[in-house]
Amino acid sequence: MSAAPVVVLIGPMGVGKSTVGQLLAERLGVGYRDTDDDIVAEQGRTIAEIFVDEGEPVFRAIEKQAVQRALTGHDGVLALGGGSILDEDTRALLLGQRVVYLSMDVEEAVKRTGLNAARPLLAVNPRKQWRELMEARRHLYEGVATVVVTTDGRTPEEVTQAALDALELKDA
Ligand SMILES: Nc1ncnc2c1ncn2[C@@H]1O[C@H](COP(=O)(O)OP(=O)(O)O)[C@@H](O)[C@H]1O
Ligand SMILES: O=C(O)C1=C[C@@H](OP(=O)(O)O)[C@@H](O)[C@H](O)C1
Ligand SMILES: [Mg+2]
Repeated sequence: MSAAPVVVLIGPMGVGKSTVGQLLAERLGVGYRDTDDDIVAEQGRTIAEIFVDEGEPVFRAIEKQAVQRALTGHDGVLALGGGSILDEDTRALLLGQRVVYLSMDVEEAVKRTGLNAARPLLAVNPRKQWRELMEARRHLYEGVATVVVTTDGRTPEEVTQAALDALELKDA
């Protein structure tokens, strides 16, 4: 049966999609799903291993399938991987959805992801790489977002509340 998520979270690596997604699901009394987790479960290896073993284009193809399945088969909160909006078909699917773009500035990004080897795209010189990623992606995030929620200087709980307010949604 086809279903659509109540909220989809997008934004760059480390902005808090997975953390806030779980809190948002609790507040709304719905299930939580994360496409990175789906990929790891389906592939039986980590995201970093897929990047190293097969390269980014293969990861993106796997990700595209995982995102399409989740967008049509989940009715709770859905957190996407940060790069999933690079795919044009995925962006087209997102246009009909309630999408929250979580944003942050570069210093916050380095604090949250800089030393974390689980994110292969930021493994070397995270500040420069993050800036380049955002130059390529910012307009794509903004183009599919229903609302933008800034996370700088906010706790995950505060970000969750700001997202509920921006969407005019109430707790379960
Ligand atoms: N609002 C926040 N303030 C400070 N740290 C945060 C915040 N949201 C998430 N984090 C931390 O940043 C890291 C990345 O969060 P995560 O939810 O995995 O991001 P994403 O799924 O967007 O990559 C985690 O260590 C998490 O605890
Ligand atoms: O932005 C990206 O290209 C990526 C983001 C990651 O997910 P998070 O955004 O949850 O960290 C993960 O899918 C992979 O490392 C690639
Ligand atoms: Mg995540």
